[in-house]
Amino acid sequence: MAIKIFDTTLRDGEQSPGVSLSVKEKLEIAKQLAKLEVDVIEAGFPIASEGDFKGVQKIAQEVKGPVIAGLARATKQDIDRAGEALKDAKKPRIHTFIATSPVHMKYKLKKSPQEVLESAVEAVKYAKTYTNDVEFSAEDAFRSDKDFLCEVFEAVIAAGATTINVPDTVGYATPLEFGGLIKYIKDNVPNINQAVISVHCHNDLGLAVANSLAAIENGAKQVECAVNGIGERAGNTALEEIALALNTRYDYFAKQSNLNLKEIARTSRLVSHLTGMEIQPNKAIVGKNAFAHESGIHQDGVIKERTTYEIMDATTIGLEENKIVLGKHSGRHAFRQKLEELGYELSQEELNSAFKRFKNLADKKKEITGFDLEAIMEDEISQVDEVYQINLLQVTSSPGLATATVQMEKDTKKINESACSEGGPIDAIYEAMNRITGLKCKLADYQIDSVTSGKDALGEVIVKLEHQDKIYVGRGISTDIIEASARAYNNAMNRILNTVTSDK
Ligand SMILES: CC(=O)SCCNC(=O)CCNC(=O)[C@H](O)C(C)(C)COP(=O)(O)OP(=O)(O)OC[C@H]1O[C@@H](n2cnc3c(N)ncnc32)[C@H](O)[C@@H]1OP(=O)(O)O
Ligand SMILES: CC(C)C(=O)C(=O)O
Repeated sequence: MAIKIFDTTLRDGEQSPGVSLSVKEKLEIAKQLAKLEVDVIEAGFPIASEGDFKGVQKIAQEVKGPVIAGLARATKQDIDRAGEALKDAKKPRIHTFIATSPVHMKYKLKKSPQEVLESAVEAVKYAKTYTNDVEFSAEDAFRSDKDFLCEVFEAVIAAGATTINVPDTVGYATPLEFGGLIKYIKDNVPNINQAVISVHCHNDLGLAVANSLAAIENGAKQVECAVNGIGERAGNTALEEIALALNTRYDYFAKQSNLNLKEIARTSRLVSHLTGMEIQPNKAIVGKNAFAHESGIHQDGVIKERTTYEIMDATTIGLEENKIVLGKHSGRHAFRQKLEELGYELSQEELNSAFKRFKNLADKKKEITGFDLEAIMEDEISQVDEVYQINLLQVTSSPGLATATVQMEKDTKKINESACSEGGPIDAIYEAMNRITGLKCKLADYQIDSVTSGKDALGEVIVKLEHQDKIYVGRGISTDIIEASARAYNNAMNRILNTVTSDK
């Protein structure tokens, strides 16, 4: 039997501090959850507000497929409100709850265990007057006395509860203990076979998914979860993590969910956009890095055989493909592959030269995009035999006066020159370079443009130098515009030197 996915994004998920969804937004998410084919949508807590009531009502009216649930405390008013909101649902469920742990009963509810037990039974019986599908949750079940918990579950099942839910409300459990509790309930609630065992875990210790999986291993048949793991405090069990754990490790769990996994990525994006809760990049399954590889050894492995470093296929959750991200940790295999995708066929020597440029750039820039690569390649292609190479650039500049010191190398000989200019730092650099090369050339044109976007964008400088009545074009790129300017000037000078000999 499949594990039922009870989605509480619209109820517990919306309890995340700072999140408040409009009726329209809730409906949009609910429709997407239906496409994802969750078994149950907990659409809200109808007594909480007029907006919550309307949200549940609208979803009950318009969303077909999943069971639509509404939450209610163990009181008649709450249950009436939930019953009313769910009136038009094809498959309505009332989810009623009351806390069973000593601390909740004593301080919050101010009720004895006997009173709690009676309230639970009454609530279930009353909910049954609205629908046959009634879920009962023993809030803070994990911190409850086990035998009292079993007594309550036995009583509510006898009263008609069709699902009994075991919440770890404060995220206190560890997997072995939580799995053990589920087994204990199975072994000690005589009528347990008349109800589905459900779990609802919170992530305060980062164990919500692990605890839910342990519960599945011990007989839980429904998992309550939220998209992207959102929810009260540290959130709920992440829906996508449960679904992909079951799918990927079917060999171990031998159980699946009914979800249409291809809708996972889209659902995650929608929930993130509408709730305003960003997804951390390294979040399992739906984080932007979950299917991305930046390091050379991993990229090489994945290019040769995807499963060397991927246990899941990005397409399973509806992404187009995995991502090879070029950065400072990347190697030649990935670099070559990206260049080939862009249409560049390179010899090993050309690859090595471009790779050196790429690594230098990657030291300065976080991610290298296709545009960066194109810029590097165009720059490589426009390189000429370098008579002079730039070793060092130093510039000081104040309004009205700039000084540049340049070191260039020719045939392993290093030559230093400094120059001052009132025309700014680039002018001073060009003057120093003129002195080193001895070329008498004039800057006829200078253009600067940004090739890529962002703070660490590549700047491209194109210069035109006039020398003996001829124009020579030079091009330079760098994240530093001073360096790009010097590279462009040197490129043009080397072109001149490849054509004529020095003017000295
Ligand atoms: C673990 C969970 O996630 S449970 C769901 C939590 N979600 C929410 O609370 C969101 C929506 N909540 C709300 O909008 C409001 O809290 C309301 C409308 C439900 C109630 O508001 P108020 O009537 O002002 O009460 P308030 O929230 O301050 O206190 C809760 C009351 O409910 C009681 N209560 C709490 N849980 C239950 C329960 N399961 N069954 C019966 N009574 C309960 C408390 O003991 C307290 O009663 P008291 O007023 O007699 O002391
Ligand atoms: C209402 C219940 C299921 C709950 O949200 C919790 O205990 O965390």
